[in-house]
Amino acid sequence: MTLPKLPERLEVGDWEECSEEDIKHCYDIGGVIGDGNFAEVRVCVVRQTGRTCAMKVVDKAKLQGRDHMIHNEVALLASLRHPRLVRLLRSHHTHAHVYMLMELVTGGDLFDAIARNVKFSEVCAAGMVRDISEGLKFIHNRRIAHRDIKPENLLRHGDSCITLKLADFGLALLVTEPLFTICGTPTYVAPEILAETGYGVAVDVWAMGVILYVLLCGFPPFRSAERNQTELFRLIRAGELHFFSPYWDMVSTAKDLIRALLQVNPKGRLTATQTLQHDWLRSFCRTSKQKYQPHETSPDQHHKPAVTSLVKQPASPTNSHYTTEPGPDQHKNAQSCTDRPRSSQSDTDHLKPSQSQRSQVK
Ligand SMILES: Nc1ncnc2c1ncn2[C@@H]1O[C@H](COP(=O)(O)OP(=O)(O)OP(=O)(O)O)[C@@H](O)[C@H]1O
Repeated sequence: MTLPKLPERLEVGDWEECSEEDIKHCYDIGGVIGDGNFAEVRVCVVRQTGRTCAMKVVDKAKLQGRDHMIHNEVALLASLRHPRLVRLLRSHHTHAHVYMLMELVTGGDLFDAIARNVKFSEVCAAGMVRDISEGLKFIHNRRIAHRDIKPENLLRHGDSCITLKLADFGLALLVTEPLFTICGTPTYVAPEILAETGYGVAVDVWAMGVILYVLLCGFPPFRSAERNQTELFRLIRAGELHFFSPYWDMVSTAKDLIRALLQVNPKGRLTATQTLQHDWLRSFCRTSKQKYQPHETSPDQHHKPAVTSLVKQPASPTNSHYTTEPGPDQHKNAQSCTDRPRSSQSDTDHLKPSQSQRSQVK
């Protein structure tokens, strides 16, 4: 098999099926470096060039009629190229698998960095929020909502300094009109998604606000002590923020930015572009003009119990959100797909992690 270059825009019809033998012939696929609900990501060497990459191997059997979601991810990622987004290099499919050859991002994901019981210095958090904002600015300018911004989907690139890249565009969508599909991950879901009043790209900014809060104190801003999802969603919709002592005592104007990102009314929320201009971000990113170190501080007495409240959650609803998405035909060209008003299923069901999902407390 000769290795095709990925076209600028990939239509479903462009996808020639190849054999597993062809894949083996072109790629030396090695060990697993990450996994999700439908895919394993493996290290991979392109035999022709010797380049080491990441290969996302999607098991079609697990998709169970949701193939259009993977077509959507491939089509969207193929059309996007930016240093803050994980780059898709090629894609193939066989009768059993979809293969997505991507640049290898070597630092693991942000969830694992947070779960190593660390909090982050303001300078480091500012650098990460700048990276996320740059990625979001790029996709939001193209009216694309990622819809599943969370630490698990932010890959860490580089050695001494943290650079983040947005990954997993499985739920990403072009926003041409207000969206109504309830999807995302409970801790990071924006209130307007739960309110079912229609939402847009601002949901990603809300999720970034949640992440910034977590980075600086180790636990999420909205959480239910009983792990009760109804209670969690009530808190998110109320949007009442607390900066508990002693966790927040030493934190500077980052709190202003968090408040501006976690505005319940999306119209009053900062955009990704405005976030990049915020004083806190600018001052800390200036301080870090020289390469900044991760500055992960050791766990301490205050942070240990807090960090354990961050749980890896599936982009949910793994079974139900896809059922409310447009059908395969509407996804032929991801650039034109839109949400439709969702069915009458309850919102909490939509966001409930399925039993089969990993849901580990780190
Ligand atoms: N390009 C990459 N380089 C290195 N690691 C990666 C890369 N892409 C993904 N990973 C790792 O693999 C994991 C799973 O990837 P991804 O989130 O794309 O899979 P998924 O099955 O679509 O996930 P989900 O269940 O959230 O939909 C990531 O959390 C990350 O740790």
